[in-house]
Amino acid sequence: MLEKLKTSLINSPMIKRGEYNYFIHPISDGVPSIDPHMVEEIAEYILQITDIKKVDTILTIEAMGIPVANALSMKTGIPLTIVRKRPYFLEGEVELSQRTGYSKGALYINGLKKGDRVIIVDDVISTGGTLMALVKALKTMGVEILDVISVIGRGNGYLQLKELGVEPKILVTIDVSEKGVEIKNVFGNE
Ligand SMILES: O=P(O)(O)OC[C@H]1O[C@H](OP(=O)(O)OP(=O)(O)O)[C@H](O)[C@@H]1O
Ligand SMILES: Nc1nc2[nH]cnc2c(=O)[nH]1
Repeated sequence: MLEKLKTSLINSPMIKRGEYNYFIHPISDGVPSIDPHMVEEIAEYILQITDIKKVDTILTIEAMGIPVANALSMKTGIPLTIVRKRPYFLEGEVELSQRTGYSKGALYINGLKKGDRVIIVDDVISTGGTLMALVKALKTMGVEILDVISVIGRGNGYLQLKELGVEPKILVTIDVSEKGVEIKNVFGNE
């Protein structure tokens, strides 16, 4: 299960971003290059663990949620909506603040309205800062979140989402240290 993803994670190079141990991986960085077979493996797995029939749009966050979310959209014919890091100043645009372990900035939601049913798909959840801000904003907008799926999870940040009534599905949970990446869990194997 998810063999390509697990093997490549174990081989991830590490860098420091300030104090933060940052792993570099094709799915979360596009570096060195994304194996389409790995994306296919991930998309197939996600389709087994979510009820895609009820979904109006697949929602992801610029930039590195896009490859997997786009694969899901292509496989299902369900539209893709991208939360962007730049404003468009369209009517109804919603701005939120994103903070990760190594960066902060603004995100902008366009193209969603009250009652829309979405799944959120992102590449990594770490501190949970990004998904917390997004889920709060969507709830305020009246958007229905059917599932929150992250390909990779590290740390305990995901626990905060439970306070918002969201139980994220994390495909592969890892531990990250200066030495590298260790696989802790695969979704469905708990
Ligand atoms: O749980 P958190 O600590 O919030 O970290 C997770 C976020 O970090 C990455 O985004 P980043 O802002 O680095 O952008 P990128 O996708 O453009 O690399 C990733 O795509 C998540 O959205
Ligand atoms: N590639 C990558 N993306 C992240 N997003 C949040 N943490 C990380 C990380 O350590 N590596």
